[in-house]
Amino acid sequence: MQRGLEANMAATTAQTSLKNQLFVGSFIHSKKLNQLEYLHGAAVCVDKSGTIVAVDTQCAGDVKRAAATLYPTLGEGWSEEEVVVQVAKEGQFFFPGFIDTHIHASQYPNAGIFGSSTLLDWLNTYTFPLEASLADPSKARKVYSRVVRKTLSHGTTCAAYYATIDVASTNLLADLCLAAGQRALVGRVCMDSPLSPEYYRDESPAQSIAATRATIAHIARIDPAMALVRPVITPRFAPSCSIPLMQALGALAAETDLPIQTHLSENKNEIALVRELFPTADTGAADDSYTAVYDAFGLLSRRTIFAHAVHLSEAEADLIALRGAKVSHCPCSNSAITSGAARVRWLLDKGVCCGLGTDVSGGYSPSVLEAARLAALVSRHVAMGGDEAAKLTVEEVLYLATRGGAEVVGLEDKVGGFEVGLEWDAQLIGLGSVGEDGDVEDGEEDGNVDFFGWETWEERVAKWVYNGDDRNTRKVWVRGRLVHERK
Ligand SMILES: O=c1[nH]c(=O)c2nc[nH]c2[nH]1
Repeated sequence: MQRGLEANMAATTAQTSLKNQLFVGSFIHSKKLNQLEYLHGAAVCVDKSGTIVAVDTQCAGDVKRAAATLYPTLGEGWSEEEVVVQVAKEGQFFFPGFIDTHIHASQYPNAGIFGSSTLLDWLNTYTFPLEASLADPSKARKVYSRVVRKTLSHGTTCAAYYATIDVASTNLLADLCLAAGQRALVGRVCMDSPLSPEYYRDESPAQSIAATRATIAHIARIDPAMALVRPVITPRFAPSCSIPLMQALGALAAETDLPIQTHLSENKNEIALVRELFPTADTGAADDSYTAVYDAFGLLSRRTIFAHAVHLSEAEADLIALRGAKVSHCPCSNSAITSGAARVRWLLDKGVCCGLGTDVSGGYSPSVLEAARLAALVSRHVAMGGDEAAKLTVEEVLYLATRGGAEVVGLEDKVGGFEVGLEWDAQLIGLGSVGEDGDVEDGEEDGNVDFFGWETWEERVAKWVYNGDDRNTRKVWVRGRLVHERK
């Protein structure tokens, strides 16, 4: 509780002490699924609350001109002396912050450790022991501090986190996100099934619900307006939950209107297990599909984030579209633990909203840029299977990483682009910069992207997607607050 208050005070102080800000240079963001908008020589004004209040595309990158045009329209607090100015150098650009729609913060120490396992043996061998060990508060603090810092350094301004079943350390994760200034959905994991190990499971449905309520109450205390951190109801996945727990979680979702996150149709053995554990005679589901099980318990709604969704039937995808539920595509994890290749184009064509998830540590990388790159590659494997239209473009994977992700986590009215009214969740990307003499000043020695200076903007963005990493993420802001700077 005390630490929660400390986190709250730290974040609040940082937010209220912000100054008005002017950002000038090149801005790139998604307009729609297959279209990036390039605004060069533009200016964006961000007020003290972190909200974009003006966008000017006529200033030709001239700070004085932007100030002369914009400040008089914005009133008090907007003068040369009062405003903090950030200019992107030639070759750099502002891009919306990434949204990781599925990441297990508690599994971060295992990133890269998965051997040749597949989902069900991976959970028992690698995952449950690590998650259980985070009931140790000092270990939890170390792991959660590290994962928040690391994801911010990769430009992740918002993450939908799974923690563990332990309430104290789950609450600590929420505190740490708030203190670091990262937007987050934080889920206390629910799992009471006897299939889960005895050392790591909820005692009963009632205890699972009480523990979930404790985390919801904690987050309501530390961030009452849910300006940065919000709780998310988190049934681990159907096989981890008893029927009474699934019913109780559906009732909790209806009562609170909170978002829900869980796993769906990741692995073929998992799907067979669901069929065995949840016969329609017991659930009253419309059919024996995995998706229908969640639907039967009120866990399939507009506020549901399904991770994976690899092996869906036509009818399941149609039901997801009908209910308006969202999909977190996790190409790194789906490849690493050999779950399968999700058909993202097929989902998009059905009107299912999709974003990207790193799914650490089924996925080995905490980088959403890596997830975007792998989404492009996995889509090519789907194409090689016969569906040429499946290929995702650079524009499309960047849409999934930003606007799509924002919709998946229910924040499309707050983040994802650079329109007036949205909040300034952004990254400054540098592939290298061009000096006044036209020479590249950095680039070769500062990251993996070899920048020559003559690339078109479309080529620069493609080089970033396919070769970039956190070395290109020079600065990161959330709600206008600088939360990461690469030294
Ligand atoms: O990729 C995954 N990671 C997990 O932790 C998990 N739990 C259930 N199903 C899961 N899938």
